[in-house]
Amino acid sequence: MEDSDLDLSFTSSTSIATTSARSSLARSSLCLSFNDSTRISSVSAAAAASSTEIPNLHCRPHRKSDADWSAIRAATNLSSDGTLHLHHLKLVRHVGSGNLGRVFLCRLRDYDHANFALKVVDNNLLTSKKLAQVQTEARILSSLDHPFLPTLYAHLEASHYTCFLIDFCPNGDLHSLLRKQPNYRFPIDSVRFFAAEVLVALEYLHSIGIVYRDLKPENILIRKDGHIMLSDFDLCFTADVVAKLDNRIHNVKSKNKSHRNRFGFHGRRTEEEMLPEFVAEPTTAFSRSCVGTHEYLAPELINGNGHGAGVDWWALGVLIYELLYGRTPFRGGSKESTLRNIASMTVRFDEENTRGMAQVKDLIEKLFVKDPRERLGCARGATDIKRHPFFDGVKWPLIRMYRPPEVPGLAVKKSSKAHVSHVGGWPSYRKKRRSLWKGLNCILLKNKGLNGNLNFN
Ligand SMILES: Nc1ncnc2c1ncn2[C@@H]1O[C@H](COP(=O)(O)OP(=O)(O)OP(=O)(O)O)[C@@H](O)[C@H]1O
Repeated sequence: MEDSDLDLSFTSSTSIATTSARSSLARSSLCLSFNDSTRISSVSAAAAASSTEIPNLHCRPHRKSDADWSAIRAATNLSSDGTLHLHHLKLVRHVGSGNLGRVFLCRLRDYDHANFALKVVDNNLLTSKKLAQVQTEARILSSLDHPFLPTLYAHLEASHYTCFLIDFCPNGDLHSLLRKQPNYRFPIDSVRFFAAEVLVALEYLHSIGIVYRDLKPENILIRKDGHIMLSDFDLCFTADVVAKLDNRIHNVKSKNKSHRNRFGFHGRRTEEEMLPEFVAEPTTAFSRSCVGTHEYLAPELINGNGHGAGVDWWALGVLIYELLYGRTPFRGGSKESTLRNIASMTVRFDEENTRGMAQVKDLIEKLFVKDPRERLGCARGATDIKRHPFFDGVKWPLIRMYRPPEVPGLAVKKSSKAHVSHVGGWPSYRKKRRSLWKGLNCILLKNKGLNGNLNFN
């Protein structure tokens, strides 16, 4: 699909599938290479071509006792060669198609209480550029270990298929959820919840040197417990990052005895205290490739002079705005005019004075500073954004324990221990799904070189 209304022939990602499940609602990511040093280091051919591979089960500390991991471990232990193969999996249904491949809900044959998502990429259908994107995604996925990011349970290479086995998110994506809200708008507390979780996920990515570059509601999936999972890592680039502890002055209540203030009341003094803060932002990250989704592109991405991790903080501003107002702030009549607006327009807000609006507007304005050197987050990363008054009261270390917002379309069952999901349907996908299953089933079954069976229930 060519984005015909753009100069410079920005090439939109095309769907390899007959129809994308996200169809007309989807905003495709673009990928325009300026032919110079992005720091994407390509995965070695050998690594990408490994037959079946499962990442080290012990290198995922936060999921060590997770039931899904236990199921994988059990299946792997039973396998004759100690590795997971496609024939250990059964495909349950097709959940969607994207730029690079198709995604299926699947289960382990012998332990079918755990759901997984299997992303299947047919390498034969990919251009060399897209193949490089698959390799980037493989490399990034294998390095992640965070509750708001996918766990890669297995990376399987079979014939000309590359398959990634990751967590399944039954609550769909944030874009679909937004469309289910009155006037396509979330209440401000829900915006804070999603923005805070995305911020924490980006903070983790940046701290391991990954610049995400494709933040948008379509790429934010909702797990069964109602918390988020960022997906799609094919447009990331990586850079070096050196974590450091910065000292910062905080105002703290004095531990000393109370004193009488000038109104005669007893109170505690506030004192200034130097506290160390963790800062890990790839401040020297640099790439010139223009990638991302038009409405979410930062000005420095458009002018092509090079960009760094600040593009993710700009995109966080666009995301917060979209969740708040149901539309992105710079969208024009064409993709070209959207880009012009991003480069020159100042953000405008609707007149509203409800609780928290002043703070959220201030945060958005600070993320929309066109010069990345002056933008909130660009010097000290997420640490600075977390301190913004919009997030006052958020207990960051406990963020996983927050109850997800109760909004239409998000069904999270409550239990004494954890939130258990209600597997909501994606009604609009249902019609297409059946024919796409059949299509892929035929292709896969016809393929004699495929290592193992991919059967549908
Ligand atoms: N882990 C998952 N659980 C549930 N659904 C998923 C999961 N991963 C992807 N999907 C859904 O499958 C579809 C395709 O996703 P995929 O990640 O393959 O996109 P993609 O090929 O990277 O697309 P693009 O690069 O165009 O954004 C989307 O509708 C997405 O919401």
